[in-house]
Amino acid sequence: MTERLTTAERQAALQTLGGWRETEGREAISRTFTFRDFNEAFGFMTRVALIAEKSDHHPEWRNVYKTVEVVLATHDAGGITRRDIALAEAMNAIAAQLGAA
Ligand SMILES: C[C@H](O)[C@H](O)[C@H]1CNC2=NC(N)=NC(=O)C2=N1
Repeated sequence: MTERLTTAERQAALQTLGGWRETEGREAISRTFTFRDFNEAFGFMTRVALIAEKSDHHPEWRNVYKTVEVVLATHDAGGITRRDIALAEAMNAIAAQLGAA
């Protein structure tokens, strides 16, 4: 199992991860992505889903029209691990390709 990051490691990782913050009330990281329309938001989710399934690491997320709210944590570890940071980076890259805010 992957290890939880220390507080210092978490803070360092978040500084290089644009748009992500610590989730209130639990050890997790969050970001809300805003796309041009539903089609783009759902396209983002589809691409991310393929990566998530391949790496067996899955987001908690909620889609409303053109926004996607994401929470990442490693349930098995009870907190934030490198796997969450890696998925967050992949999400940022895909969102940037699609022109998300
Ligand atoms: C059995 C299966 O490998 C586990 O439940 C995986 C699946 N996807 C997962 N995704 C996330 N985000 N955290 C986990 O701990 C996790 N565990």
